[in-house]
Amino acid sequence: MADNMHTNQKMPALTRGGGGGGGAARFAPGKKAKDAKGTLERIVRIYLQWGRTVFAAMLLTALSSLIAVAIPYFTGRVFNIFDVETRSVDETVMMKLLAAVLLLYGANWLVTTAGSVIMLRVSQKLVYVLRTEFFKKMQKLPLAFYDTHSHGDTMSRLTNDVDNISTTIAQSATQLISSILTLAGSLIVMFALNIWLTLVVLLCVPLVAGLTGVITKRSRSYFLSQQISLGALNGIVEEDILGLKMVKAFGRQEEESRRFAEQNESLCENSRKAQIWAGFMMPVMNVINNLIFALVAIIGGFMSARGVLLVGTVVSFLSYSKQFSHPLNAIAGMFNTIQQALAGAERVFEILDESEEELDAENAVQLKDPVGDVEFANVCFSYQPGKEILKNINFHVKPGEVVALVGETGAGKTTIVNLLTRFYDADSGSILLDGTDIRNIKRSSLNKYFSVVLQDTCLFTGTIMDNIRYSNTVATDEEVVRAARLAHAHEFIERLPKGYQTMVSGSMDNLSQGQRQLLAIARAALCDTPILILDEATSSVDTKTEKDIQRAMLHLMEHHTSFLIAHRLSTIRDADRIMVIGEGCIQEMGNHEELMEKKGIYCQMVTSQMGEMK
Ligand SMILES: Nc1ncnc2c1ncn2[C@@H]1O[C@H](COP(=O)(O)OP(=O)(O)OP(=O)(O)O)[C@@H](O)[C@H]1O
Repeated sequence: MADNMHTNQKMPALTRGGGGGGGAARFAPGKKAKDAKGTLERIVRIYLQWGRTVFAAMLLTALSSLIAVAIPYFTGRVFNIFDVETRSVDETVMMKLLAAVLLLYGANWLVTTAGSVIMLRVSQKLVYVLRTEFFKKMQKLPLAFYDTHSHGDTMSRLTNDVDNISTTIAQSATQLISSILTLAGSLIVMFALNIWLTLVVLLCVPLVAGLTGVITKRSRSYFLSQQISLGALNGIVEEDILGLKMVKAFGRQEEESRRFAEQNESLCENSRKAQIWAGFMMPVMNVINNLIFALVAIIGGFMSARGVLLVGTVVSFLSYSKQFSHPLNAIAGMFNTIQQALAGAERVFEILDESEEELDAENAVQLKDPVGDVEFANVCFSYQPGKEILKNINFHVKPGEVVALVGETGAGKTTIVNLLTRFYDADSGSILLDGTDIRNIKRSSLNKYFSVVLQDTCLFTGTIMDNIRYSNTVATDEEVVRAARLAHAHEFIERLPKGYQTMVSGSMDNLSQGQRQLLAIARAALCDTPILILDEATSSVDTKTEKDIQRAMLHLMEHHTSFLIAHRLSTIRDADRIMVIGEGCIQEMGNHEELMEKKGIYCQMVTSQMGEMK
């Protein structure tokens, strides 16, 4: 639904399409953008989607700055209507002026609030759009992208960096406009009122610039160290939660606590220093403010006593001197913040510009009633250039055939399946499905041909019922239960307090590995596809259940092609064909009897496993 909300939105500046890029640099505050100008332009172009709203917000910000500049002028005028000689005051004029000042204060509050609210809404929209685009992009990126980018880094870009763009840049933009206008407006009015007092107020410029520079330089380096310490601390926590069983099993609690305490100490130390330096800013600015205030008061008072200047003008100057250093201070601090946000924005754009999965070929088709005829013709593949994993693989599997892939760890069995399901594309050669090259089959329809149960069972947050239904969202409850029975999952599900309504998730540990595998098999059993792939799908369940499941699945898939990858050779001996994969090639091929007779690699593997069983 959230998606629909924005599908019609134009996003001219979001994606450049194609493009390379995509470094895996960790998020580092204080890190500068490589192309700050280009990144800024791109952000501005995104904001321009809401051009009128942004313009309104900027206009309101400008208006509030002008009002802020006008207030001291009118306050001064209130004092100037006092007639020193007659010691009288025109009350009507005074009341009008006071009313004007009050009105200006009210208007300023209203305009500033309205401007901020509008800008906030726009920046939230920007976050929404960027996050949605980012997430959509994540679904379209090839798996090879995730092989080279850490998950934590990608997540950090989606959360921290996107947030940074909206909050920092939106806030900084309004602050910059308001600061520049306040400075310029105040200067113009002050010069018009009196040049000498203006020069006194301007004394604060080098003081503010110099001190802000020193303080921000120091605090920035400590903030950077603080972020690095925080990242390291998070890393320790993450590792400890994931590896808690290992920590307990090897009794490493104390060492882990010490490791955490050291990092925690370093974090505290850096945070303390960062806060102390940042905390200097306000008092220092106050001192400068008060100094200038006192100078203006003394010199202005002196000039007024001499009759060179009206008292009201001195009062105006006192107010201007008070509000002059704040924008200066804000502008000085802003460049640093903007640099950081731009670095974050660049990291977000890097992902948005990553090359997506190859699009469907123009003549891509959708197979009608596929039967599951699979052919690998001269297929070569490498995950990384120069490191060939599969070398010239050739085989032809007829519909309904049960093929087992065996071989030592890392031989390339899963890789064959990865190519068949088009998780990756072959470097050369072709993979044919019912005689059609899979590169000429529409991607959106390809997943309808396979039921896949992978080595790692992935569950999503939801009920067991929802998790099984993941593969076929229109399946009825009865169909889900039937699939669960077939996968031998029904019995254990029924024993759970809430049965099929029990909540599970990817990270919760409330199910055993074997039970998770049974749910994954039930999920695969629920969708009727011509090809079934079980990649070590039953490695964590006991041998008897494994055999029962395979029998049930094979019965279900009777007329469908099946690929089984299993290390326990006893479970695949009934396969129509066994392929021994090794050194990137098919080393042996045949059924169990043929391969045993051949007394080759397969025979050795079986014999050694039988030996282990004895
Ligand atoms: N995403 C990847 N990026 C780079 N190399 C990979 C990737 N996945 C697998 N490999 C490498 O490819 C080779 C074959 O891996 P594959 O997973 O196909 O082996 P396998 O025969 O299925 O092993 P196992 O029995 O342990 O599951 C291994 O050397 C592995 O290190």
